[in-house]
Amino acid sequence: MSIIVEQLTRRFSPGGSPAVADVSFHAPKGAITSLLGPSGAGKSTLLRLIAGLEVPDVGRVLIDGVDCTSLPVQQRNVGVVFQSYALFRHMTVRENIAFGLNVRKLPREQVEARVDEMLRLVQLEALGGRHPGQLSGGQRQRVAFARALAIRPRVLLLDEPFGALDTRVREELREWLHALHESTGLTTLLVTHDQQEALEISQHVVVMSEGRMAQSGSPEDIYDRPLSPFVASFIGGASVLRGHVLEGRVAVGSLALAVPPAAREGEAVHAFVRPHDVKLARTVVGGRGLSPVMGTVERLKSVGGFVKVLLRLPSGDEVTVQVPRTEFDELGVTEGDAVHADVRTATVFVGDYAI
Ligand SMILES: Nc1ncnc2c1ncn2[C@@H]1O[C@H](COP(=O)(O)OP(=O)(O)OP(=O)(O)O)[C@@H](O)[C@H]1O
Repeated sequence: MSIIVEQLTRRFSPGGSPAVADVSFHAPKGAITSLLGPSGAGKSTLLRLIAGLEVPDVGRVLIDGVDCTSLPVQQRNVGVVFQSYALFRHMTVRENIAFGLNVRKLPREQVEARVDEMLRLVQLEALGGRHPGQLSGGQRQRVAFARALAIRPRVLLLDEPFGALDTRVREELREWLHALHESTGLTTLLVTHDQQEALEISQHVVVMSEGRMAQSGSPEDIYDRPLSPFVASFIGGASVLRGHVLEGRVAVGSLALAVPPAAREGEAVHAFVRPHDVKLARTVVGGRGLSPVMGTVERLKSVGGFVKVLLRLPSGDEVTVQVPRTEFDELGVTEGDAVHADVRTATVFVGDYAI
């Protein structure tokens, strides 16, 4: 069951800027599609429009080719999981999972069998008799998944389902969701502001910014071929270097990079450099990269297995470089030292823009 969204627009106040503006995309059948973007980008509103919890001003939602735009949420047959568990506190785990089945007035034996099946699927067989207050956050969220899946939804819609959990549980549940998806094969939409989560778990990514779709494609497309400065800066934590087109090259400080097509002499450019796309060296060793530049180590920050090096370039621009700890130890630099920075790759955009 694919999800197709056509020109969806939703404005909460007349004359105000739309929360979702003219968004169209296709979430492929059987895949996990992430809706990724910063806070306020319109991700949740978009998901709610697809679920039928919001009504669009303009546009259509098609699930498996059927126009659902005017159907109420109960008739769309979608499973929804929110960040806050939204479980019924006075009901046991079993009763929570059975809720949607009882609403649909299924015979008791069928309800019991389906609840057992769901408890097995989310690996909580032993906890069916507990109340939500007696579960960990991760377990509660698995119950929320079981409840959403119990009704055999056509698609699964997830709004930051792991947002309220600590990092370790979040990572565990990410793995768990991946396995769950492999076993159910359900078309899934996942709202997240966490690029790592989106790139790791999904086969398709829709990047949102200020209510609009900034880019959609595979995680590799989004990461390797950002189409706008916004996507280049939002994904991958790139540093931005300012420069201009000079004699057929992009001059960014003392770096000379390849000119993008259609760039004119003298035009302003911005080069986006990812933290692991720069190689540091004490001396120039026939750089493999675009061209080496001298920088000063301004700040060092050790983060687990790697060190973040903040470099100040002669142009005044700053570049953050991520160096594996073993490599950093061999390099042996301290704050204030001069180093050669070999920029291996950069994404260059021409012209003025606002991120
Ligand atoms: N019910 C509402 N009434 C008025 N404005 C709303 C409502 N819901 C959302 N908005 C506004 O719409 C915009 C998009 O909000 P939305 O929650 O969809 O963004 P988001 O990308 O999901 O953000 P977050 O990651 O912080 O949840 C925001 O400016 C928000 O304030």
